[in-house]
Amino acid sequence: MSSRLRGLDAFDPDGSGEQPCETSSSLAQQALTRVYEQDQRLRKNGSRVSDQPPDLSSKGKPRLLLMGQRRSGKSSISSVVFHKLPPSETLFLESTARIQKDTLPSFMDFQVWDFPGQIDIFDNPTFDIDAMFGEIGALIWVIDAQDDYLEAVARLNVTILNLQRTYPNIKIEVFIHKVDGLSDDYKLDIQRDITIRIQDELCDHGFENAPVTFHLTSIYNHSIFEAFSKVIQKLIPRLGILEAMLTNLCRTCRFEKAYLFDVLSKIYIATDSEPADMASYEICSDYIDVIIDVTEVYGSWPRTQKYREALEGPPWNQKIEDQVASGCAESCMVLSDGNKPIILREVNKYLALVAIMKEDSYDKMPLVNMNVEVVVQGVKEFFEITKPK
Ligand SMILES: Nc1nc2c(ncn2[C@@H]2O[C@H](COP(=O)(O)OP(=O)(O)OP(=O)(O)O)[C@@H](O)[C@H]2O)c(=O)[nH]1
Repeated sequence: MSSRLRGLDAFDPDGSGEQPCETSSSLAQQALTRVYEQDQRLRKNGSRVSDQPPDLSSKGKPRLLLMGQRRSGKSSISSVVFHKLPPSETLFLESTARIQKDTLPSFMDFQVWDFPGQIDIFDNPTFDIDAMFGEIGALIWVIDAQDDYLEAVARLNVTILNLQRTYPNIKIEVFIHKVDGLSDDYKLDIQRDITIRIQDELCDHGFENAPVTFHLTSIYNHSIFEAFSKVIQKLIPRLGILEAMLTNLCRTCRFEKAYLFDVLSKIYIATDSEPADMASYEICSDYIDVIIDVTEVYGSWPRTQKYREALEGPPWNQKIEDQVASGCAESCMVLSDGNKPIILREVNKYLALVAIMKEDSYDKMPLVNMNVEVVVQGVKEFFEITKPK
C-alpha cells in the first residue's frame, strides 16, 4: 500500500498550547528503552522477568501451529486470513496431505504451519517434537462447531496434556470454528460445553491453570481476524506501551477508537483501552481494503499539470502542498451516519494506524494529523527498540 497520511500541525483541544501526544510518546520511548535495557541485563544474568512473552528472537520466527480434525477448516483459515482467499472459494480447497509451512512477510515475520488433520504428532516417532514446539508462538486448535466435536476435544485434551509436561508455557488457542449459521445461544452453549470438558480433564491431571483460551470464529465474518488479532497480540513484547500510545492519541485527538493494523492480514496488533467492538473493527478493516483498492487503481499516477492547475485555482487559490497534510497521499472519509470521519495513516510497509474520529474533529484535521504523526514515529521507534537483535 502506498497511501500515506502525514500531518504538520498540532491539535490542542484545550487551547493550552501543550502537545500531550508528543510528550507521552517521548516518555513512552524513554520507558521502553529503560525496560529493554533492564531485560537485556536480566538475560545476561541468566534470569527472566516472569510475565514476559516467550523470547521469539534468538532461534527464528514465531510459529503459529494450526491443528485439529480433518475438514475442520485449518487451511481455509490460513488462506482467508493470510492470502486473501474469498471465503466461498475455500469450498474447493483440497485436503492437506503434509505440513504446509508458510512464512509471512509481516511486521513480525511469523510462520504459519498448517497440519493435516489425520496426523497425530505424538503417535508418530518421525516427528521431532522438540524442534516443532521449541520455538512456538501459539498452538491454534480448530474445532468444527457444526460437526460432532467430541473426538476433536478428546484429541485436544491429549495434546494439551502431552505439551503441558514439557512445554507448560505454550499458549493454546482453541478456535470453535464455523459458528456462522448457529444461533447465539447455541454458540455459547457449545463454547461452555467445550470449555468445561477441557478444563475438567486438565484439572483431573493436576493442570489447573493451563494457558488455554477459547474463540468463536468463522471465515464468513470478521471473527476470524479478531481471534487472530488476539493471538498475535500475545506475541508482541511490551504490548502495553503500544496500547498506551494509542489511548493517549484517542484522548488527545478525541478519537472514538484507534487500531494499529497489519495491513496484509488486517489483523490488529494493538488498540486503545476503550473496549474493542466488532463494528468499529469491521469499519476500519474495510477502510483499509478501500484504500488498497483505490491505491492499486490510481496510486502511482502523478497529477497532470492541468489537473494540478485546476486544484490550485479558485476557489482555493493555494498550492497543493499547502492544501493537503501530506506530500504523498492522504486519506480521510466521513461516514454518513453520525458524521464520523475515519483516518488512516501508513506507519511502514506493514503497519497502518486507523482511527474513528468524533463528529467535531474533522475541523481540526491539521492538528489531528500532527498528533498522529508523533504517535506514528513512536510506534516506529517501539518496533526498532523491541525488534529481536
Ligand atoms: N460454514 C463454514 N465452513 C467453513 C468455514 N471454514 C472452513 N469451512 C469449510 O470447511 C471445509 C474444510 O475446510 P479445510 O480448510 O479444507 O479444512 P482442513 O482442516 O484444512 O482439512 P484437512 O486439510 O483435511 O485437515 C471447506 O469446505 C471450507 O469451505 C467456516 O468458517 N464456516
